[in-house]
Amino acid sequence: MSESQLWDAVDDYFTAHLTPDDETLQAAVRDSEAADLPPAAVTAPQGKLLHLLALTQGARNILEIGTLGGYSTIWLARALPADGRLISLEYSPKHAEVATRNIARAGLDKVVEIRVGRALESLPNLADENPAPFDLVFIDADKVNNPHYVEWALKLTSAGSLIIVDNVVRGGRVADATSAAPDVQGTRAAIELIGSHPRLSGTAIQTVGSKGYDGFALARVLA
Ligand SMILES: C[S@@+](CC[C@H](N)C(=O)[O-])C[C@H]1O[C@@H](n2cnc3c(N)ncnc32)[C@H](O)[C@@H]1O
Ligand SMILES: [Mg+2]
Repeated sequence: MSESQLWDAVDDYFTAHLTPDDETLQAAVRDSEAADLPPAAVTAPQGKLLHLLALTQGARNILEIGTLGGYSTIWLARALPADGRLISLEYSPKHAEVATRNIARAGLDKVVEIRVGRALESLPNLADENPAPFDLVFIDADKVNNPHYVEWALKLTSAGSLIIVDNVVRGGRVADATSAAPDVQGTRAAIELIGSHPRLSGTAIQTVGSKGYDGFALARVLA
């Protein structure tokens, strides 16, 4: 068995026992595939982790940057109370359209709002609305802008909020200080910002699974 077959088998085992069949989420995956969206959504165990983190936060307001087909959005929004709110920022109108259908099928259209456009343009507009602080921010869009997204997350949260940055390993290239790749440079800048910012306490974890070798960073906003 190859390494990746082993990771698949273990993820299948965890999924079968910890995130059992869910027709709504499976339909979201199916429809995203049928619409040719890139296979870049979190896995079921990762989605469940997002869900549990949102519950642990007692989250009432969640911000997501990078919706794709709404798979992670559904996991996160399911942790919200009926009067909670999730705003998800997505550049691609096509992705947003698929996500809108998936979110409606999940019965979450009353709590989820997708805003279409470049996140760096949507974020100042969002800040102008003076929203209640977001209890959790999930950053999962264009990796080159990760440090800007962490800065915006800091502006839009308060003490105790949780910021999650997805896909921070970049196949291991994150450790390469000489890399000129924009995704690596953006991710390194975000990690170094989290490490040096006086109002953030963070860590990053490497993972393996059915979507390969990857990882995520977690940061708590301090007072
Ligand atoms: C990795 S996918 C998101 C996956 C999703 N969070 C999930 O796990 O189900 C990244 C998404 O970010 C979007 N994106 C890329 N650049 C963006 C930008 N500048 N502003 C907003 N969204 C962007 C892409 O179109 C894509 O849908
Ligand atoms: Mg991701």
